[in-house]
Amino acid sequence: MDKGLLIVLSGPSGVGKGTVCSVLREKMPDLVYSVSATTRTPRQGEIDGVNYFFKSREQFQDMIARDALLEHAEYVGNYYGTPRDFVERTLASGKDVILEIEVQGALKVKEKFPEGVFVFLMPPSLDELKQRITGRGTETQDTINHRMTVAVEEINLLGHYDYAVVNDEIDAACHRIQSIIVAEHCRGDRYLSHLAELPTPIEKA
Ligand SMILES: Nc1ncnc2c1ncn2[C@@H]1O[C@H](COP(=O)(O)OP(=O)(O)OP(=O)(O)O)[C@@H](O)[C@H]1O
Ligand SMILES: Nc1nc2c(ncn2[C@@H]2O[C@H](COP(=O)(O)O)[C@@H](O)[C@H]2O)c(=O)[nH]1
Repeated sequence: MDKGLLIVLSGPSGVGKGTVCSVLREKMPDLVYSVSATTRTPRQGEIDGVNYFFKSREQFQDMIARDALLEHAEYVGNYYGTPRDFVERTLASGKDVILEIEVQGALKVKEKFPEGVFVFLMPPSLDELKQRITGRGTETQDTINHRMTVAVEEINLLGHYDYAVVNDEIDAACHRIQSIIVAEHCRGDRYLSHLAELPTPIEKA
């Protein structure tokens, strides 16, 4: 059985990764979402095991020590990481997995899974990004300022990604990512392992 495709969706805080991802999962129900671990405190309405696995710093450090994370990064004062086992088992079962992670972590994943598909979600402008993150109403002004500073650093690393998608309008952005996933499934080099299974060419009469 072929392995599933690993799709990594990054982009600055507030650009709309979570929003786009949840619409994408409705449109592509076979796409499996990887739930991350974090030391950040839950926001109102967030559920442990659904939005994140919420961990203490000690628990998180224990996960690192046990090599239970595919990647991890410290972002604006908290740890975030991708549980390794779930991703590896799901890919091995032939299903596609999507990670919604920040840039340092994405670059670490790229070292381990160069065959992954790396998509950077772009804001239409920095002003719009600030409005979105402020409008969400989940962060203090200090955190917003810090996340905006990191956002500029992250956008500068866009060249490491395979694709850039502007999240101007949610459905349009989802449609673009859907097209990328479909196209990646059709890449010729993903079929090389099947060549031996093909029947020998029909001889010319
Ligand atoms: N295309 C869009 N147009 C207008 N508003 C949007 C769009 N996409 C997302 N938003 C809004 O922007 C805000 C931030 O979106 P979201 O929480 O999905 O961002 P995020 O990238 O996942 O952020 P974080 O990395 O901090 O978790 C939300 O209030 C969401 O409703
Ligand atoms: N490197 C990783 N980054 C992750 C992971 N899960 C989420 N994130 C990113 O962290 C920031 C902040 O998230 P928030 O929920 O506090 O707003 C954002 O860019 C997320 O995409 C992960 O497992 N690894």
